[in-house]
Amino acid sequence: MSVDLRDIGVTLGGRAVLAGVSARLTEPRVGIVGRNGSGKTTLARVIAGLITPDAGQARIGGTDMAGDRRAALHNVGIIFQNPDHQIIFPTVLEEIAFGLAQQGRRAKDAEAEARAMLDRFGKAHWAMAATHSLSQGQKQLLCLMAVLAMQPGVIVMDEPFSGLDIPTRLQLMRYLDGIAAQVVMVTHDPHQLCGFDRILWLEGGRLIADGPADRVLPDFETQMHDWGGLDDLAHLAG
Ligand SMILES: Nc1ncnc2c1ncn2[C@@H]1O[C@H](COP(=O)(O)OP(=O)(O)OP(=O)(O)O)[C@@H](O)[C@H]1O
Repeated sequence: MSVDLRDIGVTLGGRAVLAGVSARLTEPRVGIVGRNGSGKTTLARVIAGLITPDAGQARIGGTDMAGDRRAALHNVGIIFQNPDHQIIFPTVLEEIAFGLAQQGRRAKDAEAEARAMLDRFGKAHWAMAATHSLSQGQKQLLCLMAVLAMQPGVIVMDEPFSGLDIPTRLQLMRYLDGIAAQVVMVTHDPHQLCGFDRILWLEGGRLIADGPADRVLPDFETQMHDWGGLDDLAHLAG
């Protein structure tokens, strides 16, 4: 899979939130970093086909995300920061089976595949569990399983681990390691991008760096600490 961003521009409330963002992403693990308000979530939503850019085009595997909703749903899985915004069904099994049914599986097949996914993560005993009874970390794992079951080529994650304790975050990151799909992850925490192949750094809606993690992340961290040391709040994003 590849994500092809061509001169993306997004204007919200009369303000350019993204401008001139171009990148062709073919690497398995891509991180998007930047300060609060730099446009990371907006870019993630453009990649996922949830926002149609005012300028330019986002293509995944050659498909225009804004133009072909069905293909978009098939190609991209999305994981947000708050799993409560994502989970809609009362039981774990229903939650995972839903996406499969949406993709056209018969109910019985969708359920069998959902059970197979639970098995793969050693969570067969969760099938009938009430989704509202799961912890935040368990809910995030459920979202991950539901997305993986649909076998998307690309998974877009927007701050998927914030709010989780360190062991839960490390466990979920390990689950990610074994995933074949391309992962595009938004975070302001460079430590969550350990082992990533490529980093896009957004500042004020523009790409100010784009390259290998071992080059971009140290610069990003240094700059964040420099800005953090300033007392002049005029330097705050937004
Ligand atoms: N619907 C909207 N109308 C007007 N402005 C918006 C809207 N949504 C986002 N913005 C603005 O766009 C800018 C980028 O927002 P975005 O959420 O993409 O940033 P972010 O880098 O993900 O920030 P954070 O790290 O704080 O989540 C911000 O200044 C935000 O206030």
